[in-house]
Amino acid sequence: MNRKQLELYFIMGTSNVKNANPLNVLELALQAGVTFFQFREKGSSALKGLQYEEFARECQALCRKYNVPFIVNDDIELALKLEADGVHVGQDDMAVAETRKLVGNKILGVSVHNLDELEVAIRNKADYIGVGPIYKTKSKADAKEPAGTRFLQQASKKYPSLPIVAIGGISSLNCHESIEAGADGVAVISAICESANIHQTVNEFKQKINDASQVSKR
Ligand SMILES: Cc1ncc(COP(=O)(O)OP(=O)(O)O)c(N)n1
Ligand SMILES: Cc1ncsc1CCOP(=O)(O)O
Ligand SMILES: [Mg+2]
Repeated sequence: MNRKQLELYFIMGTSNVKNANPLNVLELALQAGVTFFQFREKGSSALKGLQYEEFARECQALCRKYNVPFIVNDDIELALKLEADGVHVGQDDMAVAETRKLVGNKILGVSVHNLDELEVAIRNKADYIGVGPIYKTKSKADAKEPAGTRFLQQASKKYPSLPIVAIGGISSLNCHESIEAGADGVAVISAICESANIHQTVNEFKQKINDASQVSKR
């Protein structure tokens, strides 16, 4: 994995897509140029059992077609079964050390909110960290309070070569703030899932991220 691949990290599950087929949404996003994908099927209406697994396999096949890494959120067992490219765990999920042992050299992403969590992630060889929510989000019911870009800036200053992605309430209008604060990329759900024109939205993100990376604090 390289840092440039984190540029526009798309996250999706069926509950994030209102009036369209989630697989069509994913394919449009991949065609338009998202650079990383996380399968995040959770919440009260989430698919279960065989339907869950089948949907994950379909998302994975699309990611393969566009040569974009397929990351599984939370579910290490599914990631191993499908031979996913990686997993993403947060502070309420399987511990980072145990996850690293189970997934070997797959990509391991870890959500962190402070320096203590960050150092545990680094010790256990996280490949990238997710920092957020930067702004208010409607896509995660149990999200912490929005933290802005302060910790993001601190983390990127302290660990200049650590790949970092910012998440939470990020749109093409505010993404430059995270990049300027030192993130390599932004992770988004609603800005893409709810876009009326996914191609245009992805292009706007990529243009803004590219411009902002010229003035990044890194
Ligand atoms: C890239 C990225 N960053 C952060 C998260 C949040 O993970 P977590 O805190 O475990 O919350 P859930 O997504 O599992 O609800 C993420 N998924 N991806
Ligand atoms: C999974 C997650 N973790 C922190 S905020 C968030 C949700 C991001 O969704 P959106 O881009 O719609 O704010
Ligand atoms: Mg989690």
